[in-house]
Amino acid sequence: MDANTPVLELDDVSVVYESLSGPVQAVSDVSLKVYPNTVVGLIGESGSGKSTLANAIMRLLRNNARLTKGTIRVMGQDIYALGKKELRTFRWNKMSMVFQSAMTALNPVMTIEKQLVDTFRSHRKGMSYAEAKARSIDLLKLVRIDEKHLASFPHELSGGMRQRVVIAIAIALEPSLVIMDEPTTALDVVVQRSILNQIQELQREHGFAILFISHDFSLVAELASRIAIMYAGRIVENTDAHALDRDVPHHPYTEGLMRAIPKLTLEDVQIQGIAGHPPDLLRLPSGCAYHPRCPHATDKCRSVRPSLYELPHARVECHLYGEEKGGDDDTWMRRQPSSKLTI
Ligand SMILES: Nc1ncnc2c1ncn2[C@@H]1O[C@H](COP(=O)(O)OP(=O)(O)OP(=O)(O)O)[C@@H](O)[C@H]1O
Ligand code: NI
Repeated sequence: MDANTPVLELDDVSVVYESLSGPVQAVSDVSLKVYPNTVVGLIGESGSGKSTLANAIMRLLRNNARLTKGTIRVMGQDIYALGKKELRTFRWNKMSMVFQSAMTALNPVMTIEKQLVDTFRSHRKGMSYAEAKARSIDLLKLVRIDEKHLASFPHELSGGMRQRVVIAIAIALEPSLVIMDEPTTALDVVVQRSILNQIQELQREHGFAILFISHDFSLVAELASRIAIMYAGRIVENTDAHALDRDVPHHPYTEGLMRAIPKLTLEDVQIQGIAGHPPDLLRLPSGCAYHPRCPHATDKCRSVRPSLYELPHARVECHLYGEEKGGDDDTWMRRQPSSKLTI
């Protein structure tokens, strides 16, 4: 697979949940590419549709959810065109996922050995127990867990170790794409850091691509080369991660998230959140869904949904960057850097 062919290609993907109160528009018109051997971050507040999108990619949507629009390709293969049997082979071999509830992903009544061996043997027909066990030992080594823990039950391991086992299972069959949905959120900061470093090492060594989902901006910025920012089911910005350190324009929502990261200046700690709440996905606001919280909102923002505009370092869904700008707030354009940025 050459480096210019995306491992993951989302084209105009929408997902709707049927609920008693009506259709919940959880994901809207999402397009995204992830290239081999790269890490792309997906961030957004709780309820913005991140896990729904991840489940859609794995074709593991809940019964009341439906892909209503768009295509999802993994290594060029349309996931929704696969037969059931082909899908089984495709999942875990080509794409895998560390689920948001990963701490409970392990079977509590099975030893680590049994769970790892089963992973290999259920996907590699004809593999002997001895070989599967040998591979399991190698796999534990990869995530720096002593092989003596093959005999352990999940509850005998620390939270960090359990999470490393879950990550080991996700990469066991050497997939090209690993989706990680908040893989470290339940862990304390020190363990979080060590697991993140390990994920980074494994990724570099083995060259798989990661779609890394988190609501923690600073965490994602460290790991990813590109970052997609999700708001109310839409990717409102897709930016070069390095551009976040520079004084270049971003979507007002991205700017808000960045301001919410504590910055330790010489004098004091400044934290500024975003006022208001994400919208109800049953009743999305007209125009740009962010307009009720946006300090730059104009009449146009309230009535017309913005297109995607190309900036040198990012693609942004915001009228501030359109040819015909709404209103007379030109502070954003004045902030445009004079020299051309490279991605
Ligand atoms: N089974 C379901 N039925 C109806 N609506 C649902 C269902 N699951 C999720 N939703 C709705 O879909 C939206 C997106 O949820 P999702 O779990 O994808 O968000 P998220 O970005 O992963 O949030 P978090 O950061 O809390 O994990 C939410 O508004 C949620 O209420
Ligand atoms: Ni989620």
